[in-house]
This record gives sequence, structure tokens and C-alpha cells, in this order.
Amino acid sequence: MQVINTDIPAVKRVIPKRHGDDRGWFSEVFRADVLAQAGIANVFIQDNQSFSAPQGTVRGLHFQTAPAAQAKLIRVLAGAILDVAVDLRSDSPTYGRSVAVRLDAAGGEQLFVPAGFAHGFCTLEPNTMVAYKVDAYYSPENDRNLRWNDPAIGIDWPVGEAEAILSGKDKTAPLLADLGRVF
Ligand SMILES: Cc1cn([C@H]2C[C@H](O)[C@@H](COP(=O)(O)OP(=O)(O)O[C@H]3O[C@@H](C)C(=O)[C@@H](O)[C@H]3O)O2)c(=O)[nH]c1=O
Repeated sequence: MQVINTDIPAVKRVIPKRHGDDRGWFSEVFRADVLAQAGIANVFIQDNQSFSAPQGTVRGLHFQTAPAAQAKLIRVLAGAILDVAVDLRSDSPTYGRSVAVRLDAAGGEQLFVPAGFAHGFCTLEPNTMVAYKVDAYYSPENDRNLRWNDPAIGIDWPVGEAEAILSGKDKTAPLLADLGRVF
């Protein structure tokens, strides 16, 4: 398992090793000790899974505020996504900047997104299944969102507003400038 910093070093790519043979492959997809050595010592306590039928589904951008702020470890079980993290740490030199990484079932790469970031993804294939671990329980009172295509963030999404499929609440999410200090 390799752990590689992205352009925002707190967000990390996690690349599990695959042991291939005639049957297929075997992979350790979660190793607390290896991740801790690489600076990911979070205790994950909830596993989530979502299925998106249409390609071009956008979920996000989402985060939970304190005391329920969540770190997430994301992977794709079927299909592919462009996975995005936006830095919302107000004292960060990269505040408002984002990183985007392709995650797919074929490659098995994962993304670690710490607390202090908004997270979202766009499905790049139909019938995409995403699984992620979080280190704080779901808390509807602390659940917040941020506009996926806020020009102030400038994420290079693979779909435009006309094609993207979003939940009602994500369509009308606040802009970064209207969020205030959240972390
Ligand atoms: C996130 C979540 C939702 N729910 C419920 C609330 C609602 O009725 C239904 C669907 O919720 P949402 O529309 O928020 O689901 P979704 O848009 O898939 O939300 C997720 O998006 C990605 C990008 C994330 O990063 C996640 O943390 C989460 O916010 O599931 C839970 O019961 N537990 C949870 O942990």
C-alpha cells in the first residue's frame, strides 16, 4: 500500500497493492497500521456506500462541522468518479483550493480527505458504486453543503450545469463566499 500526498498535502492518495494470479487478484484495501505510519491515524467508525445510476451524477460538495467533522477514506467498487476535496480550513494557505483525483474500480485507488475539507464527486460511468469510511457519525444538524460549481473554487468538472444530475439541496447550496468561517 502506497500513500502519496496530493498538491494539498493533507489530502492523500492511497494505492493498495494488488496480488494478481490466474483467479484474479487479492488486495488489502484497509490497513490501519500502514495508514497510521503515513499520517492517517483516524479511527473510522462508519462505512457508507452510495450507488449512482446515471453517469454525470454529482454528489457534493459536503462536509460536517464540529463537533461532527469527518475525515473520509473514499474508494470505488464499480464504475469511476472524479473525486474532489476543497480546503475549507480558514487558516490554510490553500483555503478555497481543490484537488481532484480519478478513482475507479479497475484501479482501486482511494482518496483520504481530512476534516476541514468539503468533499464531492462526479460519476464518470453509469452504475457507479462508491464506498467510504468516516471517522465521525452522520449528524444532520452539522451536515452542510457548498455549491459544486462555485466559480470562486473553479473545479474542472467533467459535466456542466445542463448535464449534471444533483439532489435538490445540492443545486441550491451556498457559495464559498456565503459560508462564513466553518473550520
Ligand atoms: C450522509 C448520510 C446520509 N444519510 C441519509 C440522509 C438522506 O435521507 C439520505 C441521502 O443523503 P445525501 O443526499 O446527503 O447523500 P449524498 O449526497 O450521497 O451525501 C454524501 O455525499 C458525499 C459526497 C459525501 O462526502 C458524504 O459524506 C455524504 O455527504 O441518506 C444517512 O442516513 N446517513 C449518512 O451518513
